[in-house]
Amino acid sequence: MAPVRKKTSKLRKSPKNPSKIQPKNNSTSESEENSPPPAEQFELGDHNSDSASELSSDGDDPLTDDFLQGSDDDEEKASEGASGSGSDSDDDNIEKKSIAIDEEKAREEEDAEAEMQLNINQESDEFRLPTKEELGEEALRPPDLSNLQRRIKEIVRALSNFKALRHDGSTRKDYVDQLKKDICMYYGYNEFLIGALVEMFPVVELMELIEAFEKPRPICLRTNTLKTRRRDLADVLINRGVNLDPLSKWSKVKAEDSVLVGRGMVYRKRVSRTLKTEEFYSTMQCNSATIAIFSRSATLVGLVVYDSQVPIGATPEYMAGFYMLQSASSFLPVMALAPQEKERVVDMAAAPGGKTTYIAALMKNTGIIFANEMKVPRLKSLTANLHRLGVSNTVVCNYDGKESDQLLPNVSPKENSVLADSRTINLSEKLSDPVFKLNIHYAAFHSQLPKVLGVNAIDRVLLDAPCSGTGVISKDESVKTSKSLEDIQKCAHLQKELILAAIDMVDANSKSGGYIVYSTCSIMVAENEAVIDYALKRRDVKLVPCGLDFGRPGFTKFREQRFHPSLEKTRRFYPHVHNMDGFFVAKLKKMSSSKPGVKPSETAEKEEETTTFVKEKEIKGGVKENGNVSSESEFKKKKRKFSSKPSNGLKENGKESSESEHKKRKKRQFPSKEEISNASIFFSLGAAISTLRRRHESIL
Ligand SMILES: C[S@@+](CC[C@H](N)C(=O)[O-])C[C@H]1O[C@@H](n2cnc3c(N)ncnc32)[C@H](O)[C@@H]1O
Repeated sequence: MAPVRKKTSKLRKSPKNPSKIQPKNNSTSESEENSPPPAEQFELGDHNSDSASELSSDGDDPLTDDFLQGSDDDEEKASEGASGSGSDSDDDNIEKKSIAIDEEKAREEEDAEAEMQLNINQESDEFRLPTKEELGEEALRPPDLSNLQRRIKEIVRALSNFKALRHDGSTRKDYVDQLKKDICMYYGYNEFLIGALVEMFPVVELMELIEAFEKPRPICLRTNTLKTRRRDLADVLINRGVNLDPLSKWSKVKAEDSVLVGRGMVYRKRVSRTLKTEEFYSTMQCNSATIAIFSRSATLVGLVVYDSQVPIGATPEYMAGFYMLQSASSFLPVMALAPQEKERVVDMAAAPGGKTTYIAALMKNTGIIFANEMKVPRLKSLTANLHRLGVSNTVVCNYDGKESDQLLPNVSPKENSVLADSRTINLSEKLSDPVFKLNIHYAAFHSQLPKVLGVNAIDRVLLDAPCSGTGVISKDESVKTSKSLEDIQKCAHLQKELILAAIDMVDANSKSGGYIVYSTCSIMVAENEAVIDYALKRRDVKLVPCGLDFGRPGFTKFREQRFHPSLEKTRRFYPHVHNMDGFFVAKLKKMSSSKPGVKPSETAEKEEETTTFVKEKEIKGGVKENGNVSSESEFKKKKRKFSSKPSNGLKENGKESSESEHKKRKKRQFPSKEEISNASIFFSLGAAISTLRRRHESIL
């Protein structure tokens, strides 16, 4: 492809207002809209890969950065041509050229100045909000999308420089209210969600986020290192006619820079390193499946698919379990968990198993993973993926992850009492089912996972919690309209119950572990920082770095809420910043099994009802109505005083005495790692065995 060179003068053009919103699906204007980047920055619009030729003929070809050097040569040749080959002398020539260059430069500067002045004048035009009457008339007509889009742009512009651009008589709130209405109408959100997002982001960034939600995220593959190596997989795919384009490490891209690679489109935004021309060209010129490899470490092996004409979820390699299709963000919690070989690991909410299979690969199929999923229909995909990827260290469980004392209403008392009546059975002998031959167990009776596995029994727990999904709008548009405040509260409530249960299962004295990773694909503070803050107050855990070298720090303050300062160690990921689904990751280290000031069977709901909590509220003093702590250390001091009466082996400071802790551990013994690794298939199912068979068969 012969690249078209952009004139140097064009690159020097003064910046237009970067806050201007890109028109929806406008693929040509981005490079125009933004300021000319420094030599090593790119600013590209969305482009379909098969429109590569269009790009080459476009005067605004965003690839021009690569040809800045070339344009100098052209100018030289041109001026040589003008002066002719028989000029007076070389010195004269040089002087003429120099004058011409100076004049050209002066002209460009004048142009740039004039344009900047024009921009300033345009921008100082204040924007007037529509009157009630105008809005009334507008409501009677079908929505005028271009008008809405223009108004959104104008309001964002006005809000970004409110002092200068506000219209007399209108408040900031008036502008924000109109903006929310217009966004709801134009992008199809409900008022609740837009209200929540407006509270989280400045308007310019809000628009970037909303626009990013309109575009698909890259499809990623994870090489299954239990079956193959990245290089081998790449070779096989190349042989199938797949273009492989190795990108540099994702981690090299700074937090605020984005490598944006999407299906049928590629664009870069404020990338602080120069892309090699060949690297970029091979990206743009692809005409079949093009795959870019990114790898953050020796253990993470990922492939980004951004333009595929082959069904990437149905290749022989896929069927053979050489790779798993999963979003880039779903690598993160497992990387943070960092499971070690021979450990005891729980994946509390596992289906369809993207993260379980990654954990198994990192553990090289050693130790044991309890992959739990509460919803029976989802066990099918979980089991199928474990099989396909050759995972053999995993027990699939079907329990409620919570620690609630309440039995599930749809489960018979018989099923719930199964554990009490259980015996150990060698399933490999009893069952000829290949599932069990592969060491994948399936316990199909309802109970609570923490009760089955016991307390202090696990080295690491991953809680990839059920959530509102507000980070994955580009995958599931229904989230725009289906979520309400009540939904978020319900999710947060369940998440609080699950995180306490997760912590309780972990052995604080684990030699290699003692960690809990909490993640969601929600960007709501109530489902993320607030849940972690809740756990920090109720269990002896501390936040530790996630070990991820990018992502934004979690909130320590959000509106009137104040969280523990260590919340800064959590990580947030956004589509407009990291080109990943909206995601949250936190890593906790369990310090001891004490539960400061709370009952062991506490659930979020119960706690609010118990007198303990009422008393706690009374003693908080400095704690506001909404639960914010004005002085946390003061609160802790008061709380310690309140729970100073030692009971049930609790020390004055609320920590268990080592004696009672020791007794407890003795009472509930978990098999050693060696026992687990060497064990053939044993599973306590007892009277549930026939139920298990039936349910298992129906699932398969
Ligand atoms: C975010 S998804 C998990 C995705 C999975 N970790 C993966 O990477 O493939 C959350 C899962 O939690 C399950 N779930 C919901 N409530 C649960 C509960 N009380 N206990 C255990 N799992 C639950 C949901 O059915 C859902 O499959």
